[in-house]
Amino acid sequence: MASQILLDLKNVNKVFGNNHVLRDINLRIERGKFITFLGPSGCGKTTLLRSIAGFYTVDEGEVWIDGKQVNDLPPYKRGTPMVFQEYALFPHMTVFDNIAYGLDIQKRPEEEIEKRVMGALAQVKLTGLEGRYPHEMSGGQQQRVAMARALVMNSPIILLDEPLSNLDAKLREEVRVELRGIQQDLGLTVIYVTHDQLEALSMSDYIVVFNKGAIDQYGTPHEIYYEPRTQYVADFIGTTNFVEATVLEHNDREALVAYGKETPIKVPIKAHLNKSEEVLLSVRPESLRINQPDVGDFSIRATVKSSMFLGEKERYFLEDSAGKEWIVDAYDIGLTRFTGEVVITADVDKLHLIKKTN
Ligand SMILES: Nc1ncnc2c1ncn2[C@@H]1O[C@H](COP(=O)(O)OP(=O)(O)OP(=O)(O)O)[C@@H](O)[C@H]1O
Repeated sequence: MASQILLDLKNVNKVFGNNHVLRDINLRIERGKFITFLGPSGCGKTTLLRSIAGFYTVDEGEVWIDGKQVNDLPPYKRGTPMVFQEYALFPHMTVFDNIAYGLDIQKRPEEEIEKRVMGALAQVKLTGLEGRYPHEMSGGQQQRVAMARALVMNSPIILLDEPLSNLDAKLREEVRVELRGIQQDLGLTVIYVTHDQLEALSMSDYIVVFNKGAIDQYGTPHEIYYEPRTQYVADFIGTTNFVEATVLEHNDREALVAYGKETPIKVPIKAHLNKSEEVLLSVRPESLRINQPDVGDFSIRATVKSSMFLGEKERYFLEDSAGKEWIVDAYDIGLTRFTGEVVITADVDKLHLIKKTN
């Protein structure tokens, strides 16, 4: 039986001149999963994607695809088609010919090409449009043609580099759902590059968060959001509040931590800690409550500075006595408004402890 691991990156390093772009990347990707490479511009996502596809050779480390080491294989022998932001469709060719291109190069028999192209068109729901030219199609449809061009090669893995960034917001959302649907229906393994956190959270089975050429965290969207391993990840994914704290004592499951002038609290822990260690408590704006002192053991006195109505929630900006800013999202509070001195509270299980050394 084929191994569940389709892509295995072992200690991959890539250097451009004196720019060390990928640092000791170790990553194992399972078959049939939607994986997103997430990180800000310039952190190395595209470079890693291109190193998997074979457009770049790595300077150190090994790239394994489907049980084969492919370091020395050119792109067309790796079975890793890439779909780009700008689609890279040939404008002078019909949709059919665009999709058939890779098979033509392989000199497949005409009948087989016809069958496979029509099959790929059906998979992306474009049957009937095979005679059109790219400029006669919408951005979303062109994106699907680009996808079909990858699908037709029957490759084990498809690489997508910011494929939706040319589309407007509404269409982007639609195509996201479609793409994820195609991936799930066909059981494809997809690696998707984006700097858009929402896109990553909403589409992926797993997210790889990049920080300056290294992987800070690999986990499910929920793990990345609720249990960020580093301050960088917590900060990059959504909005969060950080509080400096000190470990007073701990066992394997929880730590008693002191923060500000408040009564120390017990917080669940995942990482190994030391006594007296300086840590950060991270708490999401939606996990905090204003003036509900009965909720939770964590509490901070603060003053409301401003607020912003965002429809489903009101976002409050507050300041505590140490001058630290807090962000709290209040949901479903109708016409209630908070002003002046308030107490913000949270359940301890909504607090996430992050080691500072990370
Ligand atoms: N062919 C190249 N030659 C030299 N430097 C390169 C090359 N490709 C990328 N780089 C550099 O490598 C670093 C990482 O770039 P990369 O494109 O992988 O980042 P990214 O995370 O994909 O960003 P973006 O979202 O902007 O594409 C950048 O500093 C970039 O300038």
